[in-house]
Amino acid sequence: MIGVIADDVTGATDVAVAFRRTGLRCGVYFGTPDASGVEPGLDVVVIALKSRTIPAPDAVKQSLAAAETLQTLGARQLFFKYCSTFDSTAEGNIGPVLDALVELVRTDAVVTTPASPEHRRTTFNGHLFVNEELLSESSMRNHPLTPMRDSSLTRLMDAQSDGGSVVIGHEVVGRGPDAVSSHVESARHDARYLFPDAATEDDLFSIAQAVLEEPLVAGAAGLAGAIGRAHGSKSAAPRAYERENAPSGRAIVLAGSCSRRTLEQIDRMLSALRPAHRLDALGSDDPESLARGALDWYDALPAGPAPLIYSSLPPAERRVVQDALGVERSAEILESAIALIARGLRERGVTRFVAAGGETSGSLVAALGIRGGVVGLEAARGVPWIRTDQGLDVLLKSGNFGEADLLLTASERSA
Ligand SMILES: Nc1ncnc2c1ncn2[C@@H]1O[C@H](COP(=O)(O)OP(=O)(O)O)[C@@H](O)[C@H]1O
Ligand SMILES: O=C(O)[C@@H](O)C(=O)COP(=O)(O)O
Repeated sequence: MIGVIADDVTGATDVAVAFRRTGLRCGVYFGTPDASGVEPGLDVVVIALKSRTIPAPDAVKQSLAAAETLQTLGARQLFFKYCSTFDSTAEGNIGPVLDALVELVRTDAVVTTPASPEHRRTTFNGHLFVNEELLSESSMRNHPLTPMRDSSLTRLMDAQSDGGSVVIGHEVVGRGPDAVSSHVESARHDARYLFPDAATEDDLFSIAQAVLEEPLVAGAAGLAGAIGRAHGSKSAAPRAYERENAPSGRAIVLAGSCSRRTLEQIDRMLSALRPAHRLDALGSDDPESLARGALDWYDALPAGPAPLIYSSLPPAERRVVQDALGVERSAEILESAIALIARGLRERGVTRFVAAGGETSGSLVAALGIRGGVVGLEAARGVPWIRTDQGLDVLLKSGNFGEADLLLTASERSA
């Protein structure tokens, strides 16, 4: 069994569907479950945390608890899923969590790459490219919580971890799995974190074949899918896990992501004249009053297409909010408001929740007390529907994923 610790919930569903596509049986749990509550016989168990932006010691503690549960369940390999845009700060949390996992599994090196060509994340000479732009020049430089202003993976990692990191260049990866294996064997004496370049699925497949026996690997959905393929031949075809029909219950779209793609998706909803309500933290910094306002607005809507409740703003306008209230506090206010709204909407009969943003989705999952779910159809690459343990359908959309019409189509009456 492969045990995955994901540092946010959208990342968890992304990595789960990457494994599931290759035919592996995959369960997703939100928060660390009791080992006794985990379905037996799974090939992959994904534990979704909300640890990307919390203080590093808390992220380490939660990740170790998840890892120990996965070990109890029989995980042969641990996979730490971080974001394909390496979302983190100089304090963490990718480095501190990996340092702790290295100690736990008693390994000396971790092969790791955020490359995920299916999401147009590639690496070359140890630099990360997002949609063909350097990470530091991409829209990620304006992320509200983890602005990424450097593209060098070794520099980013060295700032937040112990043990040093090195690049395994494309000239090695391009020679195939044996070349990667032998390079890993020599490089592991020099540094703890090894970043192989990967620009294509073939590169990732070579890397995956070289790391199948490693006790700990880390990266994004690209490496996960490649590891799944490398195991895949041994496994049966996808099972009853895949629900045949897209969900059709009463829907809501809740967006807190300020990522460029989400802003486009919101524009698309507004252009389609979907009812929309914006949460304005400058108008009120009290989550309860923001939530009450949103729910009163919802209650007054005539029957019609699924509405949108959002706090998302483009960078300049968002900075005004953050300057007035503080980065953490504004996020806290808006995430708490979304949590209260999600609860209120469930009481009103909503069963289909489309959430945009990793932190935002994490608040929603916690507020609704969702503990686990089954991976269903992909509404977009890396964005599967999840049928939760309580019978809700949730689409947890990473800020930057999905076509421009995703929020619109996922919330259609017969979607
Ligand atoms: N108008 C706003 N002002 C300040 N912060 C905001 C605003 N809208 C959303 N946020 C915060 O920005 C963060 C966006 O992160 P997240 O939900 O993970 O989206 P993404 O998936 O794009 O990273 C959340 O913590 C959210 O509460
Ligand atoms: O790897 C990725 O890009 C995603 O799986 C992911 O982690 C997304 O995070 P958010 O953009 O914060 O949703």
